[in-house]
Amino acid sequence: MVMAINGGFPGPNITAKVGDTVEVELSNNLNTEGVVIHWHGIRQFTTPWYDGTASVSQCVINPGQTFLYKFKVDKAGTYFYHGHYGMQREAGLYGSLIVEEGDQGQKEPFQYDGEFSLLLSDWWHQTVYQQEVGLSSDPFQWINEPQSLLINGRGQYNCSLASLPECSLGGGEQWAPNVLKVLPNKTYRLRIASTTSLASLNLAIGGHNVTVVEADGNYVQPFSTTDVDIYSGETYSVLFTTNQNPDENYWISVGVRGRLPQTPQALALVNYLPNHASKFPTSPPPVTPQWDDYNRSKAFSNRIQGLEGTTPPPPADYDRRIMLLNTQNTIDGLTVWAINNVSLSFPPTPYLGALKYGIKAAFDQTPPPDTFPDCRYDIMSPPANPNATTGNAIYTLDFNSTVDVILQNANTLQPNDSEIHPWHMHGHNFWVLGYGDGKFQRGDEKLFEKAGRRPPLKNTAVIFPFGWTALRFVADNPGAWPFHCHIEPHLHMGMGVVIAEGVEFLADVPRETLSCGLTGMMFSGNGEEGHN
Ligand SMILES: O=C1O[C@H]([C@@H](O)CO)C(O)=C1O
Repeated sequence: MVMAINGGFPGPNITAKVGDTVEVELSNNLNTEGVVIHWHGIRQFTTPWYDGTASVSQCVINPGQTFLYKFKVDKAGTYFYHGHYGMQREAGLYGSLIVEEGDQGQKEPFQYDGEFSLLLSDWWHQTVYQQEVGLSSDPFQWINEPQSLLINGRGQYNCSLASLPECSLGGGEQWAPNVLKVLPNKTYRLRIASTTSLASLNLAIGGHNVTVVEADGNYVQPFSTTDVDIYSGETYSVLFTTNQNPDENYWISVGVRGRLPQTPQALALVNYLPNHASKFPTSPPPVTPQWDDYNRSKAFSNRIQGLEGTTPPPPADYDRRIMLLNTQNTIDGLTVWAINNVSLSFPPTPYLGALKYGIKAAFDQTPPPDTFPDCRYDIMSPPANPNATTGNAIYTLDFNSTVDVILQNANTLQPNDSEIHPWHMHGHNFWVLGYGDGKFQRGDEKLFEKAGRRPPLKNTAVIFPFGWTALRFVADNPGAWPFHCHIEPHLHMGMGVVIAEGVEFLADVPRETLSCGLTGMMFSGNGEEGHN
């Protein structure tokens, strides 16, 4: 089962220029469920209600209804859009969103002759409904590894290996990879975005190095590499030059890292013209690096640095430091993820409207903890007391304050096990100050304040197994914003927090985003609560 947009999958590519106002009319033609679409990486400054996150920025759009998203794109870069309700992203609700530099404004700090967009995803044969039931069951049923990886919606699967009733293919059929038609001795830009539900990926082009120039819509200090790690929620632009033997075609391969792979690589073809696209490459697809070579992954992540001359992070005045301990726990026999022992459960009234109109009953008003429940927490072992609680309280930040976040990874419920989690923040970019191993200790900030390194701006950053990642951002965007693990089943299992700042500076929230929960009652005249 796939969720399609305008009858297609993935959804249409959206291209805009800096300064444009993008308007998207979303009609919900699903028969039985609501829908929203999130514009991943777009800041939504002054329009937080169009961020497209159910329970946070708006009520879901009901079957048969139409909703108009209208927002300004203020930063050139590679982005994408996707469903942000339940696990609809995994069901296929996504597409690419590219913002080009405007005609007047800034010029890109690099040049190229042509570009291609590669939207990477992963694919399961089970529906997201079956998966959601399994995740919310006792005993817990994990979704396991994907059946295929997809590049722009296309992948490979050897049907002859499966005993699935829908598999009537013999195994020798042709499949149609994406073909990137190139001319020799030119430079091309690949815009790569990962909207995977689970998989951490690595991309390489046979015989060609690539130069990384952009990450999450921010220019980075260019560096050359044989391959690129890309975690769910991240985007990169890389340049490559077609300087290899022009009589050949070459494979692009995308494979799984960070979890024991059980999924074939996705392939695309670099077709040097005038060769025919059916000319099979003589060299095999690049081999994906060993899935658990985390030193290699860390080395790659550490190479991402801000472009020389771009804004450095403000100094550490520690207006606020929030430590977020990531743990796998149980609640009433269910397996969940918790942050500082709280597993996020979204409330029926979206936070933005609740905050704007002072509806205190909409969510728990006791702030969640700013640090671990117990500072002696042993991150190297399964939780001594695996029980967590559910909650929906939020982190309220002082407007324009500088906030440091330390994301601390830990052991899961199984001994000797800790997993990758790419954390994505809505409404902001953050500087990735650094990555460390083990438990963050007071003074470890020295590690990431060492001279010479320019922390990159990103909207998604990974935490490595048994490690920590330190981020800094300025709370300068009025609104309510999710900050969560971008692995879809993990968010479903509660792995996220909500931050809010400056809501008092916003104009009235559009009514059409408020039609559910307590705001719905308030604006239909049945509400108990008043307007503040
Ligand atoms: O959330 C998860 O659950 C499983 C495993 O930890 C328990 O089965 C897994 O691999 C996850 O990422």
